[in-house]
Amino acid sequence: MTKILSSENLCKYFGGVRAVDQVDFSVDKGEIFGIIGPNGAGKTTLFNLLTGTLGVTKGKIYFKDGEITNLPPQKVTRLGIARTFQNIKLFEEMEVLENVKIGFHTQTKTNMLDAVLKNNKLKEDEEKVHLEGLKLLERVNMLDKKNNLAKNLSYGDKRRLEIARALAVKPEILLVDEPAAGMNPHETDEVVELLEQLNKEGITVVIIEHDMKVIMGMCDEILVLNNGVKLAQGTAAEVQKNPEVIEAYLGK
Ligand SMILES: Nc1ncnc2c1ncn2[C@@H]1O[C@H](COP(=O)(O)OP(=O)(O)OP(=O)(O)O)[C@@H](O)[C@H]1O
Repeated sequence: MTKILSSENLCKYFGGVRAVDQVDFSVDKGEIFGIIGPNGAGKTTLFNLLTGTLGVTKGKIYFKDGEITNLPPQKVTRLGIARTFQNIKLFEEMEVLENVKIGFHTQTKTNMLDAVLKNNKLKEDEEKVHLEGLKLLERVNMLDKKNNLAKNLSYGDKRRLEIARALAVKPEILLVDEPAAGMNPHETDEVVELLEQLNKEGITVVIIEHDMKVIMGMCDEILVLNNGVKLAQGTAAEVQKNPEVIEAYLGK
């Protein structure tokens, strides 16, 4: 198996809070990799470190053969790492297709805004971006909603639109932060199906999720965090029988 994303002794401290503490993990190319842990375990902080949204306190991050520690988010994205956020970040007053098109420019919040403001740049490759945008909507099964305003979409559709936008940069690896949060079972099934389909198409998926059914059902490997510390990394069966993991979830 080829390693695609990994960390060594990764730490992020906020004053006295050790949000991520000496974490070593590694994701193999082509797998669906889950990150779980109780509230405040450090999962989102870990995503923020991996994507350059937060600087590391200590430690290293590697993507394929190179080190990416502390690279700015746009560079990380350009290398092939895309993400979605725990709180959906869409332009609510814009149409679905426009929201996807913005993804071709970049994914960070400021740069997305830039893309909206400097619309001239967007127009340069308008035709190409338009066609690519339609293709992405087709991929997430939302072509029929291309002209809807984002704010009128169902929760499940908003999540899938976010994923479509993240795909615009043709990522090798997609990080999704709680994609099933707040979804009904039907919407959850749809997003799981989409992530599995993208994985089959060759994208490595890293998913933070509280829904254990989702995690245990779809992940090849799972990293368990608790209070910033890694408790375990292994298959669903392995982590489920790990005594430290059981204790963290159920208490003594
Ligand atoms: N910007 C920040 N400043 C100070 N403390 C922070 C900051 N971001 C996160 N923390 C703290 O770091 C710890 C880990 O938080 P994080 O959001 O990464 O956990 P999580 O596992 O994603 O939690 P949840 O499942 O609730 O989303 C928490 O104690 C949190 O309060």
